[in-house]
Amino acid sequence: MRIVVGSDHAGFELKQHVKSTLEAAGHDVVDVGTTSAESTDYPPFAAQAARAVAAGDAERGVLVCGSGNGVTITANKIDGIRAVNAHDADEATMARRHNGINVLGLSQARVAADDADAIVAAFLDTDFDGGRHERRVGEIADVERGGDGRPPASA
Ligand SMILES: O=C(CO)[C@H](O)[C@H](O)[C@H](O)COP(=O)(O)O
Repeated sequence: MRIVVGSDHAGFELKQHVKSTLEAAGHDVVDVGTTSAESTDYPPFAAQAARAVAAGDAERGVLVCGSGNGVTITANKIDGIRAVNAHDADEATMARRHNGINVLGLSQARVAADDADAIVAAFLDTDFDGGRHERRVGEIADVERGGDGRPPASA
């Protein structure tokens, strides 16, 4: 799978770990940076990675910052992106099954490397349930387009 990864300084170490794990598993990894633990701002990295997913240049994205919050908030500003900051594999599994997330946020401050591997595996290996969740994801897209998120009368 083609996966884009990115982080700020506070997520750099865990991003490098995730990148190594993904490459070792044979994934095609695109790293948008940052390239060191020197202080930087997370929005440009998160936006670049999320735009790559939204454009179809990558199938999924993994973003890391200190809390996981800033990168997730930024990614969710991009049309077509559904991002969740997951702290355990169950959270990532449900976010895939019910929300069809295409970007995963991670907190370097709260998630150990081994746990991150399990979270990322759940993110990559779990399918979207579809069905009623498909309708709800469609309603999210409607909100993105300025709609009220209510299903059409025929749904
Ligand atoms: O968690 C973050 C954003 O939600 C960032 O990665 C930083 O850790 C946080 O903003 C603190 O920034 P600092 O410059 O490292 O103090």
